[in-house]
Amino acid sequence: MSLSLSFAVPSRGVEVALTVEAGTTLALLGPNGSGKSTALGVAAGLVRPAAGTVTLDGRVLTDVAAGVQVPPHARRTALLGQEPLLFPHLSALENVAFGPRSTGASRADARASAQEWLALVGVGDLGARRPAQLSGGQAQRVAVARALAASPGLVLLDEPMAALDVAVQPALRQTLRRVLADRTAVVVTHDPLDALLLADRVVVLTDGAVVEEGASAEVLSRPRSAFAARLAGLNLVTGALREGAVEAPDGLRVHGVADPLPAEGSPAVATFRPAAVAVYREIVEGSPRNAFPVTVTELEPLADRVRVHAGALHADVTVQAVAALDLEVGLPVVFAVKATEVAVYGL
Ligand SMILES: Nc1ncnc2c1ncn2[C@@H]1O[C@H](COP(=O)(O)OP(=O)(O)OP(=O)(O)O)[C@@H](O)[C@H]1O
Repeated sequence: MSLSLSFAVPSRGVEVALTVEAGTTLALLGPNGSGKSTALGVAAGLVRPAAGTVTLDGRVLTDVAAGVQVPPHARRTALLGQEPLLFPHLSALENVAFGPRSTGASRADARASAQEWLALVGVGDLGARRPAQLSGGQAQRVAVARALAASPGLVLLDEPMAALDVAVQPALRQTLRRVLADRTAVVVTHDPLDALLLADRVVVLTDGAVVEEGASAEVLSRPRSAFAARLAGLNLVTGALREGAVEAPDGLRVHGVADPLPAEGSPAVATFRPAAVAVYREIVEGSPRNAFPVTVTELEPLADRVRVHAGALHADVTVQAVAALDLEVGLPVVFAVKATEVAVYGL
């Protein structure tokens, strides 16, 4: 179902218009207080705008001028927050069966579908547990299953991984990627990887307004707004997987670590931190690293280091290194990064 959202909440200084095509995921990025949660709240019917409309697949959910405000439970939207809000006195299975039950499914059908959803998000064996007996990551998976079991037309996720250990985030991200495919969804996130891996498009909010929007890989690799640029501090090479490396259209090849390895020829992205990049004046022979001959395009002073830009790639080095290498704009150098420092994902 396609979403169209256009609203103003002047008391919060937020005025936003955005659309999400049916079956696609939009990532909503922006600094704290920029209006991301407000936008989700308006879509979910939890925040009443002073002006505007919300339509889902042509169905009017909010139309301030016409006095329409469909209540949250009747919108066919599912909102998933940072904390999994499960009923503490129900088992995981009963939590998930709650949605189908309340829309008229028989007890047996609701339980069967709940069990399928639990299995789909990777906790099929935990149905009998109460929320207090689940880890944070497990509980969030149950919450995802519960949200989807209600067959929502729109899934809204407010930083779904923010409250989880960094160690369990990749697995949940993969699960979300799987279950969100072909669904209409909006995900609020601070993590560029979420934007890249979960979302087709990105909208960047700043001070309550849209400042940038576009295809995820596009916005993150060529950010125009200051926020997107800061977010995209990560090096990002998009292309296709060829012979074990991500090959960009310009021929650049990046080896990295992938789990799972994307299929040969399929779209893929390699990401690595600027701090993982070493800068040399020439190629170091016999080193097992990725080595990219590049030209310095900008030297950007950061708090305690210098960010060396070379087109779309950047390396963070010490001030001493800049001096020792005699770095300056226009100088040809080599960026080197170990394959173990590079994460490769299918797109
Ligand atoms: N319940 C509320 N009542 C009044 N003002 C609010 C309320 N919630 C948020 N605001 C204000 O609305 C503006 C937008 O906040 P919002 O929570 O939508 O931003 P956000 O982008 O989601 O931020 P964060 O990343 O910190 O969650 C901020 O100025 C905030 O102070």
